[in-house]
Amino acid sequence: MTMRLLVTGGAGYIGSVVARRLLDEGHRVVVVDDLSSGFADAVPRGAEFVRGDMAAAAGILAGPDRFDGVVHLAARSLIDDSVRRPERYWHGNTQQSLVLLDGMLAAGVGRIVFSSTAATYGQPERVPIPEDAPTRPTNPYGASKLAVDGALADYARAHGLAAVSLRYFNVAGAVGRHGERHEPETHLLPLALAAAQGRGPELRLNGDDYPTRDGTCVRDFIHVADVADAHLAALAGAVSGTHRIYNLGNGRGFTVLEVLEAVARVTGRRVPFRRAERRPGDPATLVASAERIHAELGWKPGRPTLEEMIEDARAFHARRR
Ligand SMILES: NC(=O)c1ccc[n+]([C@@H]2O[C@H](COP(=O)([O-])OP(=O)(O)OC[C@H]3O[C@@H](n4cnc5c(N)ncnc54)[C@H](O)[C@@H]3O)[C@@H](O)[C@H]2O)c1
Ligand SMILES: O=c1ccn([C@@H]2O[C@H](COP(=O)(O)OP(=O)(O)O[C@H]3O[C@H](CO)[C@H](O)[C@H](O)[C@H]3O)[C@@H](O)[C@H]2O)c(=O)[nH]1
Repeated sequence: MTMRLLVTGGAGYIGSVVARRLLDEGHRVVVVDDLSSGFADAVPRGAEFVRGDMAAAAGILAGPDRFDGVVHLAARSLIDDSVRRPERYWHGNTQQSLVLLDGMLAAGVGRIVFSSTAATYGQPERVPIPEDAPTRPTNPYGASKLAVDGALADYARAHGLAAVSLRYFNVAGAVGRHGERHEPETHLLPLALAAAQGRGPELRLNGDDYPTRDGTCVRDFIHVADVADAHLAALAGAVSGTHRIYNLGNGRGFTVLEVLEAVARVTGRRVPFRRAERRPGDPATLVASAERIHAELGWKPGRPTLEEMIEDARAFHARRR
C-alpha cells in the first residue's frame, strides 16, 4: 500500500537514508527539517522539503493533504552538549515531539515510528540488552528520548495511536550519496576513517580502563540501510492502540580498538590515535538483543559486518571529495 508520510529530520544522516528508502518503495514523502544539523542537499530527490520545526510539521499535517503516518527522526543528539545544555534537549527533543504528537492527534494521523536510542538504557546490568531492561539514562539526551517513549505509550493507549519506538544502537555506514555528515562529528567510525585517511586529526581514544576485553568501550554497530529496512517493517507492523519498543542492533559488540583495527583492514592504513581520559556518561558496554523485532516483525540485519559499514562510509566520503 502506498502511503503519504511525513519524515522529520529527513535532511540528516539517518533520516535521509530512511526517506530515500521510503521513496524507493513507492511512498510519497514530505521532509520537515529545520537544518539545525542537517543539510538541504541531503534530502533525497523525489521528496518534498519544508524547512521548519515541529510546529511547521503540525501545520502540514493540518493542511489539505491527508497523511498516513509520521516517521520522526528530528532530534539533537550530542551527548556532551546535552550534559552542558540540557534545556536544548528537553525542549528540542521532548517538547518538540509533544508538539508533533498533538499535531497528529488534531489531524487524525494515527501512525508513528520514532527514533529512540540505546542511550535510554544507560549502564546496563546485563548484555545483550532486551527492551524490558531498566532505563536509567546517563545523560539528558537519553532522558529526553526516554520521555518521548513514555508519551508515545500514553498517547497510544488513550488515543489509539499505532506507535513504534526503534532504539538504534550505533548506526554506521552509508547508502550511495547519503551518509554521515555531522558537524562537528563526534562518532567513532567517521572520526577513525578521517584519521586513517589523513582528513582529520589523530583519534582520541576515550578511556582504556573499562572492564572489557581490551579496556576500551564495547559497542554494537548497525548498518544504516538495515535501520531503514526496520522503519518499513515498523510502519507496516504498527498496531492501533499499542506502543512497541524494538532494539536495532546486530547483537555483537566490538571494542573501540577492534573498530580501529577494522578501519585499518578496510583502508590499508592504520588509525593514528592517542589514549585519553574516559568521556563522561559513556557506558562500558552496549550490545542489543534484537530478538523482539525479529520475532514480531521479521526484521533482521542484512549487512552485519563492520567491514561493510566501514567500506560504505569510505565510499560515501570518497564521492564527496
Ligand atoms: N547516529 C546514531 O548512531 C543514532 C543512534 C541512536 C538514535 N539516533 C537518533 O536518530 C535520529 C537521527 O540521527 P542522525 O544521526 O541522523 O542525526 P542528524 O543530526 O544527522 O539528523 C537529525 C536531523 O534532525 C533535524 N532536526 C533536529 N531538531 C529538529 C527540530 N526540532 N525540527 C526540525 N528538524 C530538526 C536536524 O537538522 C537534522 O537534519 C535522531 O533522533 C537520533 O537521536 C541516532
Ligand atoms: O573520538 C572518539 C569518539 C568516540 N570514541 C568512543 O567510541 C565509542 C562510541 O562512541 P560514539 O560517540 O560513536 O557513539 P555512542 O556509543 O556514544 O552512541 C550514543 O550516542 C548516539 C547518538 O549520537 C546514539 O544515540 C547511541 O544510541 C548512543 O549510544 C564510545 O566509547 C566513545 O567514547 C572514542 O574513543 N573517540
